[in-house]
Amino acid sequence: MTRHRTAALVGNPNSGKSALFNALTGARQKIANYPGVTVERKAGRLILPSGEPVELIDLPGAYSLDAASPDEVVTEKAVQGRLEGEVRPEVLILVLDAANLEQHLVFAQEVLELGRPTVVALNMIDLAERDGLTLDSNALEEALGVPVISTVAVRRRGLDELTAAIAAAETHADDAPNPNWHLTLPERRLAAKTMARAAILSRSARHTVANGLDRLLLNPWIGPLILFAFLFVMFQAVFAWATPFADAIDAGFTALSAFVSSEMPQSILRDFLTQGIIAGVGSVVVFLPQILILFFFILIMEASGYMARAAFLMDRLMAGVGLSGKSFIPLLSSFACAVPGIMATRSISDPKDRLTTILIAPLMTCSARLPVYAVIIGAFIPATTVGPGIGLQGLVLFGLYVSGIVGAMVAALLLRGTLTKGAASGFIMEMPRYQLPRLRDVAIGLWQRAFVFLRRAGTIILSATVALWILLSFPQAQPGQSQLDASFAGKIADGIAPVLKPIGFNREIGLALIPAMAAREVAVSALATTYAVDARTEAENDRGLIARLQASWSLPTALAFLAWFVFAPQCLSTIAVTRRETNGWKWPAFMVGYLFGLAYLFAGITYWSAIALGF
Ligand SMILES: Nc1nc2c(ncn2[C@@H]2O[C@H](COP(=O)(O)OP(=O)(O)OP(=O)(O)O)[C@@H](O)[C@H]2O)c(=O)[nH]1
Ligand SMILES: [Mg+2]
Repeated sequence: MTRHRTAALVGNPNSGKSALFNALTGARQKIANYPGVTVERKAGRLILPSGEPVELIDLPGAYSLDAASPDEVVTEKAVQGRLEGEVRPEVLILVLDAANLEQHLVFAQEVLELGRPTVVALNMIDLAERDGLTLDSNALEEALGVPVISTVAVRRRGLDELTAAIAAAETHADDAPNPNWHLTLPERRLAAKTMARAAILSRSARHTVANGLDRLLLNPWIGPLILFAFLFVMFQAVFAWATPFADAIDAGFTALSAFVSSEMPQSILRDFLTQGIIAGVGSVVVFLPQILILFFFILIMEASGYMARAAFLMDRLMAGVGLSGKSFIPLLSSFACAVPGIMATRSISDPKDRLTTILIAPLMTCSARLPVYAVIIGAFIPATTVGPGIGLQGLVLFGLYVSGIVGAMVAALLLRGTLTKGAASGFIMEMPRYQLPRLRDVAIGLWQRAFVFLRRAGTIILSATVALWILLSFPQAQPGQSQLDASFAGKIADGIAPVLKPIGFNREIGLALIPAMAAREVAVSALATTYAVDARTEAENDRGLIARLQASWSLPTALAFLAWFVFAPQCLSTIAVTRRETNGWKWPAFMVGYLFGLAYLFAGITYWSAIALGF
């Protein structure tokens, strides 16, 4: 008889559950140094010393089994076997942060009260040692009544002992200890204090560096300045560092296009390859270096422990618009992509706080906007400096990010006064310890981002661009007629042109915005393909997208296009995840409506102001 063996990782947020999960199963779950990283259950396979497989489940961190936020609900249900289609895990692996023992022992008692086979992973022993703590795992074992194994998940220390203990816990399932304490929270706190005291053999104060750093980084005046400076450098770097790499990729695609053109006879297939695939997809892939630079900064923030500090700093500002610092982390994650950002809101317990955060998350500038911004900035904003080390292009990019943030704050303020009425709830989040980001983790993180981006380019961006190319290429133009005028796509563009004309958008933009509903980067590949198909001369064909934009767009149009993308909800995945997280179409419909409204309004304001200013 084969038994379905399962074990689940439980513990406070940021105790290293996902790091252990990855180490034990070889998975690549996201780990980061702030509470609330994992918001869904994830399963993987662990092999016991006997060779038997066990299904290992990684769960969101929790402070209590009496769940407050949606991610804690997942943990509560999973532990009790109430998650749909899921058996109750036979063994619980309770992960404790050795350097935060007292806090983590509060939840630990609640888990142990369940009386289920449990193994404790006393994780982050290395950090406890760094902080000058010497721990006695035997004393803890005695106090808790279950096996305690010291581990360092990120250095794979103690893993064999842990798997052995998991195997043993399963065999001895029947005579598992059942202390049945049933204490109240204050009683548990007291018990945690006593147990932690007994387990800590010696403590030498070595908190000076972290304390000094916190005094600086969390200072109400200097802290925000440092955060602002950090973000500023990030956007400067996106332009300043990327150029050589982007140029190399661009040269690669140009050479490829030239090669295909010279080797293949003139045919519809050749046009498809050069105009549809190389010009279209290539125009987006060029932005890979910029995206990786952005993620490099985000990864450093996440791994070092600065992310939670930034959330703390932003709490006051967020409270001003009726949100809390808790919303800051989902919003900052939305700089990468609104989809994980919206999922990260599951760690917010107040439903109205959470809904408001979901509705404004798409205003954070996701990395899919970066190619759109970068191509327009590259074409219309001169690469000059406006001060020592301050490039104008990076400054404009920074301004676009700030516009999104300001838009989000104003939207939150209005929403909190009307549809999601309510007062700001307080902010409580533990500050994780500072860690030097591990090079390997950063490298893996960047590789994963590169993979995600290239996969998008090869799937959603490629197919949207190919579909557009087909609409652009048929029917074929009569001599003297432009291909765009003759094509199906041209007819569609003519249909929407009147709507977009008042905000300064030309026909090509209107055409690009439709497939860009699938993903924002498609706006770039669509423009590249449209101009490539519509090139009337060889010379025009050889000029890149940037040159074509410069030749056919006015500056007010370009600026209006940027303003549009600050607001427009051009992303089907975001709409889909909003539907899933709010359980219905009402809120995604509202979100799409208000964001398109803002996009139209601000593109128009930008266009007419630019004209009035004589640009
Ligand atoms: N030095 C050290 N760092 C660790 C250890 N285990 C995990 N970490 C780091 O601690 C941070 C938190 O780890 P995660 O695995 O994301 O924690 P989690 O318990 O899954 O957190 P949530 O998903 O938010 O509940 C990450 O930055 C890890 O790199 C350890 O044993 N030693
Ligand atoms: Mg986790």
